[in-house]
Amino acid sequence: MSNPIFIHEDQVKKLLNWDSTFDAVEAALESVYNKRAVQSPRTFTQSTTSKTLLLTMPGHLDNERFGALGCKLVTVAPDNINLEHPLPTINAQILLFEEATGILKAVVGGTEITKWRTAAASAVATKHLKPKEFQVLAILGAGVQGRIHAICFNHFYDFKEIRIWNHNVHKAETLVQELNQVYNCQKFKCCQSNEECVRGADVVVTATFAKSPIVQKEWLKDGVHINAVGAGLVHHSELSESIYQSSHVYIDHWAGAQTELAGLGKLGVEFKGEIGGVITGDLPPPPLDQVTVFQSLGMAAEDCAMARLIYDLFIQESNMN
Ligand SMILES: NC(=O)C1=CN([C@@H]2O[C@H](COP(=O)(O)OP(=O)(O)OC[C@H]3O[C@@H](n4cnc5c(N)ncnc54)[C@H](O)[C@@H]3O)[C@@H](O)[C@H]2O)C=CC1
Ligand SMILES: O=C([O-])C1=[NH+]CCC1
Repeated sequence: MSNPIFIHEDQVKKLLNWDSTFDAVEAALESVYNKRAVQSPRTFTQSTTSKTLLLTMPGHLDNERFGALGCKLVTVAPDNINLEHPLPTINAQILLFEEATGILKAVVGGTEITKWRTAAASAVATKHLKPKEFQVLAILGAGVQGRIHAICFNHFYDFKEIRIWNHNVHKAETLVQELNQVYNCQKFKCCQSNEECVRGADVVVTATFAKSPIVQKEWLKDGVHINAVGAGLVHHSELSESIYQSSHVYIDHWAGAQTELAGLGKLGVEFKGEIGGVITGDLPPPPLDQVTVFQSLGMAAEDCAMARLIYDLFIQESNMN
């Protein structure tokens, strides 16, 4: 019996690319809708001696290119950014198993994968819910997810302006400076307020730990698309209730939404469906002038698909050397 392979974060980083990530995440969302993926409900274990939360996310995906049986272990420790030497707040590993024998075949660093697949899920949802050209992107939150969403959406779209706001403005300023330098442009702009950031934007991304709404309905342009990615145990705290009540809201998976978004159900919010249904064409895309929300929870199927992608690329590269 061979030992499992360890694919460390720095190796994962080198193997990741946007186009394959998009394909893997799109396949995962579609497979969940088509019932070609199994995702047992994720568990949440709260440490009693710290704010750290441990999630276990088991999943299986039946797909020729991205199929896998795996389990992501991911911790959320929001105070990590306040350490003298800050650490990422979200850290993960993905266990990948041989499907026939159940033997552990690899442990794949999951922190970069979580970053990339989450931004790619927003890009996939945006493409399918609003298939049109955009001018202005607003990103609320300049942390790990805010940064990777800026990079991902800059890769897939030709935004004229990408605005970034953070409740600690200095963080947004630093990120804007970095991105303008990397891409040798001036399209990344720092906003002093969340309202300034959102007004007039065509696409909005929220990626914070905000416990109360940071986006209000009256700031939204007609037809705006919102990717609501962040918040803590309550996933839907970043947008005001009236946004959810008046928009076309889509989710990544029903099973997760029924438990983790039960609070929205109590507000009378009816989900239009899973993004996978729009991808397959079973659900029509919403009218372009309506406000749409992709409420992202994150899925084990996405992590499995990504771990398989990275595993295959790693083996391919090892065989070449
Ligand atoms: N839907 C999904 O699949 C995933 C969701 N997430 C969620 O995305 C969010 C961001 O994660 P990361 O970027 O990795 O974390 P991070 O710690 O790197 O960034 C969080 C940002 O939120 C800001 N923030 C903190 N408290 C705030 C508040 N009360 N109001 C406004 N802003 C506040 C911080 O200044 C920071 O810039 C988290 O809520 C996390 O749980 C993360 C990974 C996957
Ligand atoms: O899907 C995921 O990995 C996560 N969702 C919220 C925190 C981590």
